Amino acid sequence: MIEFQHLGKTWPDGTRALSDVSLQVPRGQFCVVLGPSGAGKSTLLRAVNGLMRPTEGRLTIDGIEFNADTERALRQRVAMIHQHFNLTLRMSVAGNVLSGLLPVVSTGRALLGWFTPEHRRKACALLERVGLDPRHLRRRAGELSGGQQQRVGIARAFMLDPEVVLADEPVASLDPKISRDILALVREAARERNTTVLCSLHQVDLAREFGDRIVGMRDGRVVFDGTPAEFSDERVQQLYAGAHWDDQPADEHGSSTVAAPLDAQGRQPLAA
Ligand SMILES: Nc1ncnc2c1ncn2[C@@H]1O[C@H](COP(=O)(O)OP(=O)(O)OP(=O)(O)O)[C@@H](O)[C@H]1O
Repeated sequence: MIEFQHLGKTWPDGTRALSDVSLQVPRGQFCVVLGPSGAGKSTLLRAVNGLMRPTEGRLTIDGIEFNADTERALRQRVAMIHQHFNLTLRMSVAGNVLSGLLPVVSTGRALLGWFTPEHRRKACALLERVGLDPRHLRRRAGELSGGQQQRVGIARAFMLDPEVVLADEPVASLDPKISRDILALVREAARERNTTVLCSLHQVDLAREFGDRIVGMRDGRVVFDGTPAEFSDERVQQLYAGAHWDDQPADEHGSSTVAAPLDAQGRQPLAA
């Protein structure tokens, strides 16, 4: 269980990114965090692996508070999947997957490629699990397509069988078909291990399809917390109302995936 208790964050320049965020995310839940640009989604996710230090409140994982003493041990239980994949493009696909062991294997050992046969077998099995043919193993990661790179990113994230996976807009740079495949892979890999997933997204349809739970954020606060069924078009509109056009998610045709604003009588207008 991840517990955010009255979490707040004010960046050194005075930007208030999180205000009084309290959430309990049970083990195994696929929790999607949605909200306009700047709502605080990434800041919230990064509290869970210590990349962001909150200025107020507490964060616990299974009752253990994240602090300087516990950080190292807790980090080993949390993996991350990034929007821009964050692979080492000159390194082989296999090397990138094996780098998921860095929290427990020394950097020197990793640089020298000293991985156990068991580690190598696991990397191969994970690559196969995410649908990458073994012939890609020795290719440089930079030669792969975006979708293939994110598959490598998923395999890397699951190398240590993490209890928590943070997926920060993992499909933002992928087309809709690949996005679904990628989220399905994350969901399946997480279910197989009872891994908790905190996933920030911009696409309402994907949030509804893949989330067990949707947390809507705005201006650093949680303004919606419920199931996809409860996340009605009206709720969507409330979450994004007033957001600038540039802040709103767009589908593959560039049109907004957010419900159009209601008219004065509260009716959905016809086509925009
Ligand atoms: N290092 C930083 N220093 C100062 N302000 C920051 C820093 N990182 C983020 N912020 C600010 O904190 C607020 C929340 O940012 P955050 O990246 O968490 O939002 P987000 O919801 O993930 O946005 P997006 O969907 O665009 O990624 C924003 O106002 C952002 O400009």
